[in-house]
Amino acid sequence: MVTQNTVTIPRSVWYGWGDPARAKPLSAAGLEYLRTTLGLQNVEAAHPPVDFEDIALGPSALGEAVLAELSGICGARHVSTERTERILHSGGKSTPDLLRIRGGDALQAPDAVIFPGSAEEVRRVLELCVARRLAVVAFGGGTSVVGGVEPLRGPFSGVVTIDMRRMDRLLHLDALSRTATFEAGIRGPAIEAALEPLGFTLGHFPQSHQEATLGGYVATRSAGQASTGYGRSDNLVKAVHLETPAGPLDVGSTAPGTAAGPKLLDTVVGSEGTLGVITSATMLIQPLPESRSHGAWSFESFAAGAAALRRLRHEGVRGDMPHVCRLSDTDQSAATFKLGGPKTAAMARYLGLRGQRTPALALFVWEGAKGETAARKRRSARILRAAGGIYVGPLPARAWERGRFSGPYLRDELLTRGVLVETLETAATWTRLEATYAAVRGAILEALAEGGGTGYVQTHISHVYPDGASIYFTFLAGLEQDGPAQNARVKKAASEAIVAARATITHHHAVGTDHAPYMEAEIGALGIAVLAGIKETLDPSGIMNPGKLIPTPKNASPTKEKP
Ligand SMILES: Cc1cc2nc3c(=O)[nH]c(=O)nc-3n(C[C@H](O)[C@H](O)[C@H](O)COP(=O)(O)OP(=O)(O)OC[C@H]3O[C@@H](n4cnc5c(N)ncnc54)[C@H](O)[C@@H]3O)c2cc1C
Repeated sequence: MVTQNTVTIPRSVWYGWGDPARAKPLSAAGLEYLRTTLGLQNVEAAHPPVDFEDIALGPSALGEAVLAELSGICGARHVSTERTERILHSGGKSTPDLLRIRGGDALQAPDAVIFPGSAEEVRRVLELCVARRLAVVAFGGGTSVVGGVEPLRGPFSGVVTIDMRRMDRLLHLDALSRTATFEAGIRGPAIEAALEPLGFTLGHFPQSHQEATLGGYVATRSAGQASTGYGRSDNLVKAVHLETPAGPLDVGSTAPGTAAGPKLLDTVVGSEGTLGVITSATMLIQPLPESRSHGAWSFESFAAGAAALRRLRHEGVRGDMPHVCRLSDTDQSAATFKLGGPKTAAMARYLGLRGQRTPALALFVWEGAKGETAARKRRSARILRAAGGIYVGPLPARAWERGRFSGPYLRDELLTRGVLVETLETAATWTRLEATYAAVRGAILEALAEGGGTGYVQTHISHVYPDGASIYFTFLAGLEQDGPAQNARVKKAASEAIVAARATITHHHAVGTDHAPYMEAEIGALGIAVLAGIKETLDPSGIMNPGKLIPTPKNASPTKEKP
């Protein structure tokens, strides 16, 4: 059973997120909050993106001959050197990416964008790129926030981007075993649209859900907003088909468990396009939830809230864990109470009367069978109450759920108003959680202050594990003259603090170019050598996504002639 995708969602605008018509403008209260918290008096000032026509783009380095060969493989319609496509594939969606493109720089755009329609076409494109010594970037939704789709040439004189959008079908569904195999270019909403009529969900909802693809999820080990319940993408994936320069590779097993040697699948999951192109993946799926229960509890501090999440994980029945489990620090909670309208303002007053003047708010959503989620919530409530939580009702969790995919639009407006906003993330054990939070937050604030302005950090926990949790930081400040340098300064300080705290350099955003310098601290020099050895086997000429994740092999030599 092969199901064609019928969901068409317009791609994001070149200068930001999604369809700007769907963006909700910042409220008057939001603007006032920026003025008072950041001391920015000129948030009305406009810093719009340049006109599309003014974006700088060099000529394609590809000659007629190689373009004809690519067209021979995928069809001329599916090989583009056209300006719009090259600009749209010139980077991902990190704040530095947006600052660059909004400033009119697409000079690093790929020389061509290829849209293959099958694994066979991907294989032949890779063979050609090896022969012509062209770098290759696999491109899913292009939502990388770590430089993962930067079309870097490395030592090669040309780079092509392989956009997977045409490969978006559900290939097979095994309802009894609860697995589904999809082509890798299928996007989040199309995955759900294919599964829903059959009574299933993938349960994977990163904030980038509307844009990101299954291949991107698997290649980056993404985590969704409900991953505490459903599991991260690397927990959900069972098998992958990968086209590599050395040939096709099937990894993983559809057997429920195996002891057949080391888990090769894990060398491909998280490989970020550096080994080959994932063309399909088999995933675990879950029955569609019949009911949802929402609840929010408030704690006297972030540390108290974190301890409550730990107790919920350790003392509660495993199946009672909420699917969504988020704890905001007191700064983020203050913003929620301030900007949430009269009901949340009343809630803050009530908590003040109960002795919580700077509360930390935790939101939970339980999903499951009819009648069952309310009981799970009740049992969890006992633990949260015993841990000092005050129940504030379901509304904050429902409000979060309604707006959970709209955050990225806000970043575009803030950049236009001259406000730098960026996110970074890590994860730490329960033992090190508080120290990591304090060290990274402090490093961000210090680096922001170096510019002379006021900086602001909000933090939340969004994924809870038996041994620890993720920590997600959002920082804001007035944009300095050199915004990319300002952002790089803060990111470097935060990354160094994460390494010093012995937390992970990335919990779910992946490595890309941005975190590659910290990989040796994460896995050691021998660990890097192991990854480089795998790459050497699958991509001996080093054409796959140079500059990302692991060092490019030394024998990758530049070609002299025009490709
Ligand atoms: C607004 C916003 C919100 C986000 N929220 C989350 C979140 O909640 N959770 C989370 O985990 N991440 C999040 N991200 C990061 C990003 O969405 C994820 O990393 C996502 O998994 C990337 O999917 P993609 O299809 O867009 O991949 P791309 O950005 O196209 O590619 C990412 C990396 O994967 C490689 N790749 C892509 N497709 C393939 C393939 N078929 N074969 C081999 N390699 C491939 C690329 O070469 C690149 O290295 C967010 C990003 C944005 C902009």
